[in-house]
Amino acid sequence: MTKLSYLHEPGVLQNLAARYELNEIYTYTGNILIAINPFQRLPHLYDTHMMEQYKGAGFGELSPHVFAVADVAYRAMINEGKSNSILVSGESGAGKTETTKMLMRYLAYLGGRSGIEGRTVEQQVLESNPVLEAFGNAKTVRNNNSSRFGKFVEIQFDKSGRISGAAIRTYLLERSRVCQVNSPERNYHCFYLLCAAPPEEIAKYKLENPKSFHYLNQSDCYELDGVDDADEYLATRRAMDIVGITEEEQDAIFRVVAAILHIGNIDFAKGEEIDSSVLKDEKSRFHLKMAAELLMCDAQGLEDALIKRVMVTPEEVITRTLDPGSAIVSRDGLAKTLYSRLFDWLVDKINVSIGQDPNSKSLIGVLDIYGFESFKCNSFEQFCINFTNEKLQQHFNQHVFKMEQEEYTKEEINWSYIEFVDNQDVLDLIEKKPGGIIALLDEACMFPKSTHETFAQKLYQTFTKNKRFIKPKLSRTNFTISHYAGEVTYQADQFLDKNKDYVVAEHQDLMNASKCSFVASLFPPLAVETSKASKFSSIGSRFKVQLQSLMETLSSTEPHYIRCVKPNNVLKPAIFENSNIIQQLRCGGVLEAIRISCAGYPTRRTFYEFLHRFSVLAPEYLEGNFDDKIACQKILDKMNLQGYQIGKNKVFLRAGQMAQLDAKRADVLGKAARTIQRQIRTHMARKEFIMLRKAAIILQSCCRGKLACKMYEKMRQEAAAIKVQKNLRGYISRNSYTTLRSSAIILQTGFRAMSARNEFRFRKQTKAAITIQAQWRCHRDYSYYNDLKNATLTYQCAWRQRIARRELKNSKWLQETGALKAKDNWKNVLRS
Ligand SMILES: Nc1ncnc2c1ncn2[C@@H]1O[C@H](COP(=O)(O)OP(=O)(O)OP(=O)(O)O)[C@@H](O)[C@H]1O
Repeated sequence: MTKLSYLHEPGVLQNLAARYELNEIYTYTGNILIAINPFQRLPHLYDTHMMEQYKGAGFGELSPHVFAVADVAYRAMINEGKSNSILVSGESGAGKTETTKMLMRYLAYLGGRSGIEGRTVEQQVLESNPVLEAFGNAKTVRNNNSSRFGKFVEIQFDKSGRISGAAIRTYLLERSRVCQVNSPERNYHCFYLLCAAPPEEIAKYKLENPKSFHYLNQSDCYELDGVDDADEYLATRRAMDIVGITEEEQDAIFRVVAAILHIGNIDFAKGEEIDSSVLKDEKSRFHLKMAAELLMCDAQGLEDALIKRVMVTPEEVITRTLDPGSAIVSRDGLAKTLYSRLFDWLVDKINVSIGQDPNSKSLIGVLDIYGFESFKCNSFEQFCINFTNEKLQQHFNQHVFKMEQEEYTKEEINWSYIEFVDNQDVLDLIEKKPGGIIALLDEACMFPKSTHETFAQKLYQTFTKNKRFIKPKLSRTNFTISHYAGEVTYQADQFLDKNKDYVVAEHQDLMNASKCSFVASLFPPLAVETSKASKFSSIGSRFKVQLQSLMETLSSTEPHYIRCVKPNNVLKPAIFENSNIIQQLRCGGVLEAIRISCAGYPTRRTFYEFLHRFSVLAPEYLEGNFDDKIACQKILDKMNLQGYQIGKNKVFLRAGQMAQLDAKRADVLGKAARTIQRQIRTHMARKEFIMLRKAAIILQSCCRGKLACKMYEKMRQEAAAIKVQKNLRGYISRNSYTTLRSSAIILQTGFRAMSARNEFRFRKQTKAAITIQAQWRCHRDYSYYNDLKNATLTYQCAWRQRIARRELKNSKWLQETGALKAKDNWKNVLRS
């Protein structure tokens, strides 16, 4: 918000609306966190990953978040050793309780102990929520799970920042709700949870449908959307286990709750005597019996305690009867006292179980207190609630405005005054002693003849001129107070009754005599002096004292503010009602806070603190014997910061300048740390290196001796093996050569023999063939010759025959001359 260029209501509203549309429900205005109720689960915003992100992150580094506020508070506590508080405020249904739960979850995450057996403090603190909600929350018009009590949870831390204890302080439980509830609201959740318990429990407590109980059926709302009372009952039981409430105690607690429901169903009729009453019918008798049984007290005693009063005067003991109307008041009184004592017991028990750390020096307190209320009918509860809110508003004012500006004036820095609405006058009107409304109310309560009318008249007379007090024109008992958040008209009718807190002696005695030790312990015997003294004790005054003590606690802490805003009255997501929201921002002083954050100096440090923290940025100015103020100025100038102011004792920084300085400081320290780390690491590494080297050398020499032996042996063996191999190979090759050669020779011989044989055979065959051929040829030639011869012979014969014939023929002719010649011719023929 402080970065907006145009800082006016529409701009602020527009910014919030735009962010809300994107489900960015958190926005910073300076150091104040505005949280707009999303009315829908946004689990990604709260998971462990988110917590890891915010752990140790600078404020403003990440998106605005409730975890960031818790982280700042935690870091401030650790670094400065100072207690911190986170004040969560806003109207009913704005999301205070949810925000508180997230804060506690985150603080448990930061300061929780892991790996511890049993229930840890943080677990018990977290689990106390469902128990307190079951007994202290109810559905109202404005919120389905409205806290009907205020709560301040103090988480204690040890020196190392671990959670070491916790305490829960509660404020002003709305007692009247136990007996009176209007549509569409509900009574406290626990009544409905018990009616939805498993059947055996219902039977044990003789319960029925919630519609049958007077304390529940005055409203026609019995169920909550999206809530299963049966499941919630079991969850509450489990949570009770975790916070250390034993099984027997749980049984007694639910017996008391059931008894209250039965008490509510006891009705009265007029008795025979004047101003007396009797139980109305059998049904009433049954419920009376049941209530007595559950509370383990005498049924007749209970009846008497409801309809009779014993007055002890110096002369005698007088028993007085009550008319039916008074009997009902008496009955409701008992129910309310039982319930509020039960609630207080639960808170005490949770505190005892969680345990406190008396040695704790620092704590973080988280305040979740009912928001400002303004209904059609506003009674004493709204008066107290709005008184609380006025107180908180003043604390806020004091912190953000008053102290701021007073400080500027005191420190004499240049500063133009910012106007703000101071509500001290409203507080004076309510709590001033004497003369404030509470004081007048107490007076009226102690004066027996007072009525609400006389009380109202007294108010009108006393405050005629008070501009914060208005008398409505047409009313005789109403009065209006102009609160910081608007005008609220209160009905004075029940102020007197509601302010009186005393337990009727008969009720006290009866309960104290209960056979159930739990019930008896809720009504411890009164000290003699107290019982003799005035029975009246003012709830208003007691509450005022409680608030005073709360304010003192808060004043001793560094406050952080979370303003919860309810975006619409229909309790639905994504609806942003401008006028509704701007009203809440105005009432919460958010707009003025923005102005002051921008215009003012939100961070300031004494010179000593400043130098202590930032002298690392310019150590030369510390050594140079400068005055502290000048040294601060020189450091700031060196860092090029502008707009800051130096007062008489303090340095005043503009928004964001502290972060700049811190970032630079972190840088310098980081560098220094890195140098130190480097040196140390070098030193350590060197040391280790030398040691290792020595050891390595020793090892190496040992190893090498052994290794050399081994290697020599190995080499020897290898050489021998090679030799053997060589020999073997020689032998093998020689062998194989011989074998091969002999087999080759054999083969060759064989082959040659075979060849020779073959050749021989061939030759023989050839020879035979030739012989055959020759023979055949001879034969052929012979036969041919024969043939030829034969032919020749034949021819010769023929020839000779012819010749012979011829010769014969010629013989005669040749006989003498040619015989010899023919013979020669013949020889020639033969030769050819
Ligand atoms: N951060 C959130 N995320 C989701 N839902 C939320 C958140 N804050 C509030 N709500 C819703 O709004 C409802 C009302 O919130 P819550 O009970 O915290 O209001 P309250 O300010 O404590 O009211 P009262 O003063 O009446 O006790 C819750 O029941 C829940 O449904």
